Amino acid sequence: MPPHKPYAFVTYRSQESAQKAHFHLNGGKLMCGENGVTLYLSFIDSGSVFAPLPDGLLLVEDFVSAEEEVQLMAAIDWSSSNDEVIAQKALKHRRVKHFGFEFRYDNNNVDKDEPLPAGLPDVCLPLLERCIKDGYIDIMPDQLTVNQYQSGQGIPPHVDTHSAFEDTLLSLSLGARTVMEFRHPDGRVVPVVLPGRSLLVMKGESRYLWTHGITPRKFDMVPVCDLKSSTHSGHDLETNGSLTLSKRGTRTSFTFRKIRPEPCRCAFPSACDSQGPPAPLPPSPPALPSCPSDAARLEQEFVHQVYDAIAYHFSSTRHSPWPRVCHFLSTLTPGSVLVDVGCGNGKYLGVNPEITAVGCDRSSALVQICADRGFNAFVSDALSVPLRTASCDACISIAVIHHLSTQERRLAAVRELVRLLKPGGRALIYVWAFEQEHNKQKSKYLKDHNGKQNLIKNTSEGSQEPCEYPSKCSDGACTPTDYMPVTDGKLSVHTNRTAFNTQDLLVPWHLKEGKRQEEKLETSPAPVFHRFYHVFQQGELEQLCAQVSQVKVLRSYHDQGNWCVILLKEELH
Ligand SMILES: O=C(O)CCC(=O)C(=O)O
Ligand SMILES: [Fe+2]
Repeated sequence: MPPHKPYAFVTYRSQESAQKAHFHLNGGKLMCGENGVTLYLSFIDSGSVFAPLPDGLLLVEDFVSAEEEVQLMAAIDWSSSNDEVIAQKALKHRRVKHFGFEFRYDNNNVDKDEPLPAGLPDVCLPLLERCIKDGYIDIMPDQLTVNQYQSGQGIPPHVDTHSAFEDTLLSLSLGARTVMEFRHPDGRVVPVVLPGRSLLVMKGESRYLWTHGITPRKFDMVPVCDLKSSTHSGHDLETNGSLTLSKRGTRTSFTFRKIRPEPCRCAFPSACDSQGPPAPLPPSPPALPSCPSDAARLEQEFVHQVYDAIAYHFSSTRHSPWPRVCHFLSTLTPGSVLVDVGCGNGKYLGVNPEITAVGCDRSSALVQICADRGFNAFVSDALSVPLRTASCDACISIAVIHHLSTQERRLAAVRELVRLLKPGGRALIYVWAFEQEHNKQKSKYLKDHNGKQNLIKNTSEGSQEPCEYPSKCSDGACTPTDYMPVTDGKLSVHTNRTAFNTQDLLVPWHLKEGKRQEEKLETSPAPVFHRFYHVFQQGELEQLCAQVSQVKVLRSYHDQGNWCVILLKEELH
């Protein structure tokens, strides 16, 4: 519910009639006096609003006294360090402070070898001992994240990284009441009212499989009885009276966790960054598609599924925004709306704080990573972005269009970017270049990873140093794969960090499951995934763009192994 907009709750007798109403009315125009307004409907499945708590979740009310609450709040000195300045920049939505170990929002993990000088504040110890005595935990936590939310702020839905923390998470709520939503991968949503001074214990399924998050808003819908006693969800509308709005205030939470020394072996591998999805069999190389449905299938298997499978590792190699992309973003006037189509882990979404940046990506795992980092992102195919025509001042498409497997689909992707632009708006497109040498200069991709020396350096230091040209780098995994020539029209597998000899190919990604390189060498070989690429020849991107009406190429250039264009959408005459 956007602030200051009128809204109403309407109850339908059956789900079918609710769906019908939604179908016919949502987005419809209404006359309101002289003015036309648009009516939007959201569908709330009341069945799930009052569902039982997720398995493994426990809410302990009045866990701390009002005095303890004051002491705990007083123990956090928000002015003492500049770390919240950094965190705030990344998180936007709340203040945060870490004790014991820093939780890093860039890779959603902790550096287990680098404890913070300050351990957990002493004032927490009696409470934690009480948690052990009461059987909520059986081992003392060694990491604390304190979050402070003003009214209107929240935390995106996430699962606390399995490989970082042990099973049980404790979240102590201080100050104002809020509602935390738990979401199951099957779509069930369970809102849980968290009163001040309560302790939420997340174990098992509720910790490993369900996401938890707090929607940023100023009011929550809570059962009336929750305002009086502070009982949690599980009420039934019919038998327990009605819902009411509860105004949010400032809430401070203390989340206690235990660092996990070994990889996670939970029973939920689909949500587990230690276990990941099962490694695919080495592909019997597919052929170039000959019809649209083949193309979609090829991309499904050799692009979408791969990004979902490698999302965590991929994201951990994507730190540094490319300078010329940043420059483009810095030229946008304050208040501009930018959409990053194929935003990956969102590394460009926070570059220019003066603009409104929204990202979308085909990989829900990458979108989740964006959300965890506090960015606006949604799952979408680059060929059909659910945003209004002419709604954006700028679009970027960085290292995306080369993943489309036919000329028609690459053209459709450019058309879609142009459709989103307002007249006068600009789009920046980067695609991987066939020519990795330009003006007699080898691209960094070839240079950085060609030499044996570099291989040795990376390996011996266990370096996870991000490559500056990451679309081609599987993070120092310098073992070349066997080159497979094109046979029977099949796609060849590229040898990493060598020149290309064909335009359509599969590029291997050596998955490292959050492990250090030297550890990895001693264990089984990293699973290899293959991504489809169409690498562009000089002039090809411009030719593609020339087929799109209402747009002109303002600039085109080669940037370290990529062909790049800046497009301008022209006014319609
Ligand atoms: O504010 C809360 O209770 C939850 C915080 C949280 O989920 C986190 O920091 O991972
Ligand atoms: Fe969390």
